[in-house]
Amino acid sequence: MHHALRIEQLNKHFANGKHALNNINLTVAQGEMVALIGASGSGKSTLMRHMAGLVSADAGPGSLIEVDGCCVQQGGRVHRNIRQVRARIGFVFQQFNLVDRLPVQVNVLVGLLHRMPLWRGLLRWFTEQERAQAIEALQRVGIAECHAQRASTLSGGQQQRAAIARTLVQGAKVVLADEPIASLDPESSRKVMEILARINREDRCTVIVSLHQVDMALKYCPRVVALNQGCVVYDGPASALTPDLLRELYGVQADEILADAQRPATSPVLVPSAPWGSPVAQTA
Ligand SMILES: Nc1ncnc2c1ncn2[C@@H]1O[C@H](COP(=O)(O)OP(=O)(O)OP(=O)(O)O)[C@@H](O)[C@H]1O
Repeated sequence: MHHALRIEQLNKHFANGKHALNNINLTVAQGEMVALIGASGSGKSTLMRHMAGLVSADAGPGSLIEVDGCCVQQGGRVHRNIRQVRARIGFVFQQFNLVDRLPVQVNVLVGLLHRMPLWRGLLRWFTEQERAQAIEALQRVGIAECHAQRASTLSGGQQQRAAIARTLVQGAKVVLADEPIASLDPESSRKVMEILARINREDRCTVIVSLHQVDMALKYCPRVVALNQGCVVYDGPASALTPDLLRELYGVQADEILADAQRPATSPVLVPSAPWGSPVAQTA
């Protein structure tokens, strides 16, 4: 069985010389829910954008990213069939979010476009069954009553939930969510994270989510991958990632990372036992 995500020897230098990703090697099994955490500028968004094939990595013979068994990029070149690959991936990304002027239900139905002839997509000709499927997905994320509204009229949290409904309709086996709660209030953040955890649990959908808020990562994601200056400095169970270990990994930056975490200073949040064994922790 293939991995949900496989990254090998991934490096990224930007044109200004910034080494934003430093030899990333990472595999995620199907059905995992993984948080990508790190201080501002540590490389979370850059890594997520590489997984989406929005940015190409440095050229290098061993450089590879596969999602759901499909090549996203290899040797520093984004795969020529990237559109087909993306059709298999659910995105909760700023870049792939909703079309403001279209109704929410149509935005959700966009998740089906890859499975239908182009003319149907252009004419927005959807069957009753497809429309019902969209409503069901909107019900699952708790915003069915908004289905006829323009996407632009939804709150930030509702928009993220509509994007998750689109991934449900799409039947995506892997969902990539890039800072989905970055600009949301605590209650909306909680709802979005609970929905992501639910689709992971109920649909066996692999979820990889980048987060600023370490408390959210520890609460909802059994596995955490922590970046520091483009390097993976921790990959293991959330339950082992104590504030003390974060301070060891991040030094003074730990305060930024811990700023939102409202929990006792020494006890980790208990999470379900993880399938990958003992954590990998390296000092930064
Ligand atoms: N297009 C670019 N050109 C040059 N440098 C870039 C570019 N994009 C990102 N960087 C740099 O790469 C590093 C990683 O940035 P990235 O946005 O991935 O961090 P992040 O962890 O997502 O931060 P944040 O949490 O603030 O969103 C930063 O130093 C950033 O300034």
